[in-house]
Amino acid sequence: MLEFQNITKIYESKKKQIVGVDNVSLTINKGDIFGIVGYSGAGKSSLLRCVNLLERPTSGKILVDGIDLTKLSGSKLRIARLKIGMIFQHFYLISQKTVGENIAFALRAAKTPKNKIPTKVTELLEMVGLTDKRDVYPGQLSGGQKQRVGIARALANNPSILLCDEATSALDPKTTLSILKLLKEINQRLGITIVLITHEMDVVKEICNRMAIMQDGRVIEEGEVYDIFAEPKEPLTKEFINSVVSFEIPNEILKEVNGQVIKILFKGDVAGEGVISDTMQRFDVKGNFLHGTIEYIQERPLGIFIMELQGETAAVNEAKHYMEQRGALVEVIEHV
Ligand SMILES: Nc1ncnc2c1ncn2[C@@H]1O[C@H](COP(=O)(O)OP(=O)(O)OP(=O)(O)O)[C@@H](O)[C@H]1O
Repeated sequence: MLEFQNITKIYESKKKQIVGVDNVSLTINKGDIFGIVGYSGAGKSSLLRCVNLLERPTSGKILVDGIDLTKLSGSKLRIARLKIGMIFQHFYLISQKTVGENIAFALRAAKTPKNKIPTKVTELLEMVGLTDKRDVYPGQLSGGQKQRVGIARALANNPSILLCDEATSALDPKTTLSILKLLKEINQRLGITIVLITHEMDVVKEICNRMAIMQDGRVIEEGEVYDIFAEPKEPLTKEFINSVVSFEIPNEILKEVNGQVIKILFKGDVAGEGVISDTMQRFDVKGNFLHGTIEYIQERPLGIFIMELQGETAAVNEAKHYMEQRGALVEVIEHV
């Protein structure tokens, strides 16, 4: 388990203090793939770098399995750090060394016995799907392949936590998906806890089970990814979600709409269409579908419908209430 307890990071520059992280407390469970989302400058990198003390927090504790890393020094800190792997947006491979040598370098740094290194390199290359690239130099690899080497290198010390600093931001969408798939496999096969920071909500939607949203150094919302997608509370969270699951209805269509426009969400396996048609039969209202989709988040369906409800106010309210009773989340969308 990884815990941030009241972490604050203040940068001192000429006569000025910049608050990078402002009193953040978060608990990341063993086996989580935890996403930290925010715009540039929100404090994501500063927070992530506090985990392995690449940045020392100004105050607060970083607990890994109950041990406060900020209290460790010397060899104890070195050993604790070996259990925390990290991958980066720009890979940071050694260009003069082959893929195999890059990984062997990390194994030597972790004091792996010399005679075990070649076999370990083979295993790691297999794990990331690069067996045939052992003797190739980083310059001859694609971005996705470079990140695979980065992942193999980060796994060299058998870490229990893997930190991913915008690990897919330099990659195209297809390569991003393949790297995310690999990270998920690693999480499931090796039980490694993954903490990733990103400004891309679709990365979170793809692999994370829990998430936090940061703004101005603070965590403004956190929870299960599914729940946050279904019921975001903060405006910024809604903005991020809209970037991947858009409910925008074109103005030309809204202009034609006279009734009340509502968004109806069905979590899990509730058969949304059935509930809606049942509602239309029970109450004196007419419904026009403007949008309907089922999103899969963490392999759980989330039914999203936008519709216009026409009828007397009392009937419309009753219809909405009935749908809520049947498990829907109903929200009125204001329009002119
Ligand atoms: N080494 C530093 N010295 C001074 N200020 C810093 C330093 N590193 C970060 N900051 C400041 O701390 C705040 C948070 O930056 P941080 O890089 O953690 O945000 P971020 O969310 O990771 O953004 P990005 O994705 O652009 O890196 C910003 O105001 C930034 O300017």
